[in-house]
Amino acid sequence: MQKRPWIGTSWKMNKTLAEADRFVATLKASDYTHCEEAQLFVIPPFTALHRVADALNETDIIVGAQNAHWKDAGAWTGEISPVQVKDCGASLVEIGHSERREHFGETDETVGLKVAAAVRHGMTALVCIGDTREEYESGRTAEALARQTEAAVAHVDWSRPAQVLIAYEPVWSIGEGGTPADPDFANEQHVLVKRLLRERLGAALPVLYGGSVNPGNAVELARQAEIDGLFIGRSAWQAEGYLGIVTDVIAALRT
Ligand SMILES: O=C(CO)[C@H](O)COP(=O)(O)O
Repeated sequence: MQKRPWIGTSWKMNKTLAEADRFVATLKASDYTHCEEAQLFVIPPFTALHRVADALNETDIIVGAQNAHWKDAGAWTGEISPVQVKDCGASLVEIGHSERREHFGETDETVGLKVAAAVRHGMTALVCIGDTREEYESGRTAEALARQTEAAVAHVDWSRPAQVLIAYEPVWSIGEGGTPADPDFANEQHVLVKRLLRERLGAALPVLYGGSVNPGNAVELARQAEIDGLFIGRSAWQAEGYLGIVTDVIAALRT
């Protein structure tokens, strides 16, 4: 059976409202507002979340938040709760991106709490895990992924319906100066993560790849047996770039 990949982008700390509007307008004018061959998702910054979710409401494109706290409300100045992002129209929450782990004190424990909270509110949790360059170069990728995978699912109440996606994003592959992971290497890490999940939960979860995905490597990555989708940064920040990758991947998976 042909796979239906997740293909999405986080805008990180980019785009004014006018720029968000332009991206969404291009998306809405495309052939992909209702797409059976891929699950599209867009993760704007909080400032544009309500507006983008509203604008894409009638489409099949999922809109997510880049983070959400584990508490529903309270004295947590500067934080945004899962109740609030859901209220803005988000149905997905990205959790544990390496930039948050590195710069904002996100830990395996807070990631686990946030995943459980997002799921408790009926949203999909998209959890980023990944090895640092130091872990990669010293052969400790598997150890890092095992630790982060276990923490990501540790607090979820699995007796209830829960949608959790994992994004394998090697830290050394992300952003300017990042090296895209070799597709075979990425696939092997996805095999490992899925094995851990099967042992832990009795079933694997979808695992997406992220880190310097671009028009030149997207198809080969998406073709890997255990890569269930692509999580794209810079190459998808212009709607035309995003739609170009979506078009190429869908066409390649048909053949
Ligand atoms: O989060 C990411 C995808 O949205 C990830 O950090 C990859 O970013 P990129 O290297 O700019 O594609």
